[in-house]
Formats: sequence, structure tokens, C-alpha cells
Amino acid sequence: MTTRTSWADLAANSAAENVGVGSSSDSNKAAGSASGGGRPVYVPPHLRNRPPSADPPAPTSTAPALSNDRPGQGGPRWAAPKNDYNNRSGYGGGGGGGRPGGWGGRSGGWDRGRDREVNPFGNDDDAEQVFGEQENTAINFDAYEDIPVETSGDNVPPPVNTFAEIDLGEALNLNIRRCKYVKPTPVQRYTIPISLAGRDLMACAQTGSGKTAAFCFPIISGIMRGPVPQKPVRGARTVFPLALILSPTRELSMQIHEEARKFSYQTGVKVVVAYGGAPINQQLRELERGVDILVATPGRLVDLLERARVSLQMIRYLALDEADRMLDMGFEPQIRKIVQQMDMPPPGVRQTMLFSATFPREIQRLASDFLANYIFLAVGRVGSSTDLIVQRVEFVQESDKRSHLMDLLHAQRANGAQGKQALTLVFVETKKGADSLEHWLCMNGFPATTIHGDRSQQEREQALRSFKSGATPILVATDVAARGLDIPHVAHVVNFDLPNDIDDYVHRIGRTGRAGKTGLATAFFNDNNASLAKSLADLMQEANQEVPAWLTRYAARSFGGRSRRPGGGGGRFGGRDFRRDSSFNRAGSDYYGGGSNAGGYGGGYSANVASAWD
Ligand SMILES: Nc1ncnc2c1ncn2[C@@H]1O[C@H](COP(=O)(O)OP(=O)(O)OP(=O)(O)O)[C@@H](O)[C@H]1O
Repeated sequence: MTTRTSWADLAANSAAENVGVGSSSDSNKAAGSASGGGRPVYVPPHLRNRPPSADPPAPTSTAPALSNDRPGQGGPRWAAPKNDYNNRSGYGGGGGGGRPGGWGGRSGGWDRGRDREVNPFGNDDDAEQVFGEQENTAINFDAYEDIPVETSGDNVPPPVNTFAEIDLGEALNLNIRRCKYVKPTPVQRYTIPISLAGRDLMACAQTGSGKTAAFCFPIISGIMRGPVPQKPVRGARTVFPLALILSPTRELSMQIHEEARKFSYQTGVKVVVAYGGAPINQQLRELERGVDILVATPGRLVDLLERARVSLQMIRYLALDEADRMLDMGFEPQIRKIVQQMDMPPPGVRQTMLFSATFPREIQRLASDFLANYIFLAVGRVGSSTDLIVQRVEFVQESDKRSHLMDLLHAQRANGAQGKQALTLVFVETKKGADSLEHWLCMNGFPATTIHGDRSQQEREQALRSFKSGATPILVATDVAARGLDIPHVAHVVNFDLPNDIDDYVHRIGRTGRAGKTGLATAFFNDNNASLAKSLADLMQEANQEVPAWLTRYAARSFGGRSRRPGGGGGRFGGRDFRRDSSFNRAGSDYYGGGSNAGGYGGGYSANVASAWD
């Protein structure tokens, strides 16, 4: 199926729409869990959300308190049976959207658990009050009007327009309100029903468009309503998470963990993070308290698996954030080990979701090994940048870069941007280059800090904190900060050194212009970047940016790099599922000119042609 959608309908409905949460007064009456005294005992989500005593006890209520690693008795949770589009067997993939009655009388909080769970929202938890303020801060949905959406695969569940249409459960809905999310972003509109239907998914959507929630919501909801897991026999200290979210950097894993903790607050679903560079013992202790969702970087996870402290045997949900990065040459062996060579259930048994803003075709091909009968979704062009980011490219010789940067920063200051704590992120190629530029900036009166792989984890985290708070409004970074980081108020991204790969450029500039806000990206280009000229010019053109004439001339001359539009094709178009390529689907006709180009990106195709795949 192929769907093209204008976001105008969203904008039109915006005033009337709300998240689907009724009055909270009728809900927060549930009993929780937690045994008293001494070391906290992990209690599974279904017990933590127990309804008041008038309600029937859960079948497992006599079981000892336990985690997922918990020796559960099996047996159903209270939720209604899931609406399973593909009849996945054995593992609950979550319920379908809009189903009546799924959350019945057990919605809401779990008072007994409240005492122990730290409020991740850092306020007094008055969701109603927060809700009243949200119009000021919520996403600008008009920015998403007319964005093309492509889906392909069998029986694609229809998108939703509001959170109210999705049966995520009262407690999660309440958290959505606390996050001030008024309605789903385009990628959320499509992916949440797909994931709730239990389908595997490869999803491509622009930076800053809300992919984190898109995979977190269905996972949390699915765990809440899924069957009670039975603990396999294993070492006493082995834990058995139900969901695994992998990301390529420590900071991104930490961020996903923070987000997931907000979304799962008082749902009874426990989220734990494990990443390298930090003491493993603390992470082990945290895991021992119980874990439903494990957010991890691959290296640290392999360590935990080899120590037999984590087993993947019970995994129902696998999400790879920045999936193309996770499957490129650097990470692929580790990912294969984790996903294919340990004890994780195979595709078709577990549910797998891959997300990124970029998905080169060769990576899509690799990724398909991890998926079963999956749906491909592209919101906007695969690998495109959002129009929210104003992109500028300036010709700057190597020797002039510093003074040029200084000019930009002075101009920013003069315009008052720094006074408002606007943040500037400067990307450089090397760790040494980062240190040296940071030093030079500080010497010249511009408070800066740096993040790169040679700094200790503590230093990295401190740098990020200092940048986020505005204490040091300039962060000089290598690509370690290029992906996923969601830092409010980054107003300007400077590519002091351009990357070699256009996808890296897309992720870097995506640190600004997020969640409907606008941003500025400036790149310093010179002869050393000639191989990027064509893909950069194409990208800018697609994003309706002004392409300097000199860059067009470079692009015409350049033979290197990956062209973004090998099949020609102009205008705006959606993404491309590699399964549509003639080389993949040899039996079919080649509807799509340019599809077999080795450049890694499919060409453009019209709505009519695309609809032939419905
Ligand atoms: N429905 C929503 N309404 C309002 N804000 C939202 C909504 N969904 C997500 N956001 C906010 O949008 C911002 C960007 O979201 P997120 O970090 O998930 O983007 P992303 O698509 O993963 O970006 P990247 O490709 O850079 O990783 C976050 O601050 C998030 O809180």
C-alpha cells in the first residue's frame, strides 16, 4: 500500500484535538506493588497497576514479587486480546488502536509505587496544570504540511490523527500530556498503529520529528498489556528484559532512557540504561532491581551478555535507533552478535523496529535480515533534511576557517542571539581539531566546551550539561554528537569541517530545527569537500534552499560522492523502499527508473507509479 498525505488535515483539526485522556480523577486509584523494607523488590508491571481491591485479583498475584526476570506464572494480563494484524504467535505485540475496552478499570496510576518512583518530569506532577501551558511550547504542526508519506508492505494499518484514537492506556496517555504532546507527529501517526498491530517496521523520518516516542509508546503499551512473562531457568542474577532499544552513542542511550522514563512513569514498566564508559557495577545493581526495557549501547550490552547478567531470551521488542548507523561497518558485527548469535527470539517471534532519518539502500538490504514481513515507512524523502533548517554554504579556505567562524559568532552576538542563550554546535573532523578549536575560542572570549571520543565519559557528560544549560553556549564536537541528540535551543549548527558522507551532514544539521522549530546551519566548503558537492547541492535543492552558483558548478564537475537522485526526478517525493528495486524484485517490471543505481539512494518516483505497489 502506498499512502500520500497532506498534513493540512492535521492543522485543520488542531484546535479541536486533544490527547486521549479523560479526567484523571477516575483513574488514580490503582494499587501498586513494592514490598516494604530493605532492598527494593522489583514488581512486574501487571502487579504494579493492579486495580483496587474491589477488582478481581490478577491470576499471578500469589506469585512472589519479581521482575521480568521474574518467575511469573504466565496467564493473561487484564488487557483485552490484541488486534494482531499478522497473527504473530507466542508474544504479545500490543493491542490495536481504537479498540474499546482494552484498558477498562485498571487505568491510571499505582499509588503504592508512587512513593518510590522519582518523578522524571521534575515538577509537582500536576498533569492538568501542565496541559494548560502546552499550547505555548508544543510542536508547530504547520511545519509538516504537505510532507509526503510513503508506506509499503502488506496490510498496512491506517494512520491515526490523534492520540485519542489510539488505545495506549490511561497511564501512558497521562504521561503524553505531561510531555505536552498535543497530537502525534507525522511519524508517530503512522508508526504507532503499525507497531501496536505487532508489525515489524523500517521507518525513515526527518531529524527532530519525534521518532523516539514513535518506538517507545508501542513498546511501553505492549508490555503493559502483554502476557505475564515466565522466567526461564537461568543464573539467579540473570535478568530478562522484554524490550531492547539499541543506539550508537552513550549520550543518545542516556537521552532515550530519560525520555522512556517519562513515558513510562507510573505505568509500572521499568526502564534501565547500560552504556560504556560508566561503572558497570552501578548498572548491574540497577538491572538487578528489575528491567522491562533495556536501553543500551552495543559494546556494553555484549559485555553484559557475556557475563550472563542479561539474557535476551524474553525479548518481545527490538528497536534500533539510528538503525543505518547501527548496521554500518563499524557496528554491524556487534549487532549481528547481539541479535543473531545470542538467545534473542528470531524475527517473526520478536517484533523489530528500525528507525533513522537516513537509510541508504545497501543498509536497508542488510537490515531486512532482522525483520519479518515488515512495513517500510518514509515520512518525507529518505535522507532528506527538513525545510525548517535554513542551510547556508560558504566557500572558506582552510586557513580562513577560524576567522570566519569568529565573524559568525560576533554577528550572532550582535543580533542578540547569545543573550537569549541560543546555542551553537560546531562540528569538526578530528578529536584534536575539536580540542584545539575549543581552546582558541575560549582564548578569544567565546565560552566553549567540547565532546569527542578521547574525553572521559564524565567529561563528555559534563560538557553536554554545560552546553545544554547555556553556561558554555558553544559546543565543538566530532560526529559523536551528530546523531539523535535533542538539545533545545540549538539555534545554529556550523559544519566547520564538512563530513565525507551526506547522511552525516543530514544528521549533524538535524541538531537544530527540531520539533517544528526553525534553525540555521552553516557549512564551510572548500576544495577538500569537492566530492560532497553534488549530494550537498541536491539535498539543498530538495529542501528548497538557495544553492550558490559556485556550488552548482562544483557539483557539475564532481564525480565522487553519492548522488541523491540518481534517477533524476525532481520536485518533492517520499522515500524509497529498497524492495521496490528491480534488482530485488526481479520477477516484476522495473517501474522505477534509476532504481538499480549503486549510489545508495533510489530515484524519485511519482505518486502514480508508487501506487502500483498498493
Ligand atoms: N507529539 C509531539 N508533540 C510535541 N513534541 C514532540 C512530539 N513528539 C516528539 N516531540 C518532541 O520533539 C523533539 C524531537 O523528538 P526526537 O528526539 O524523538 O526526534 P527524532 O526524530 O528521534 O530525531 P533524530 O533523527 O535527530 O534522532 C523532542 O524534544 C520531543 O520531545
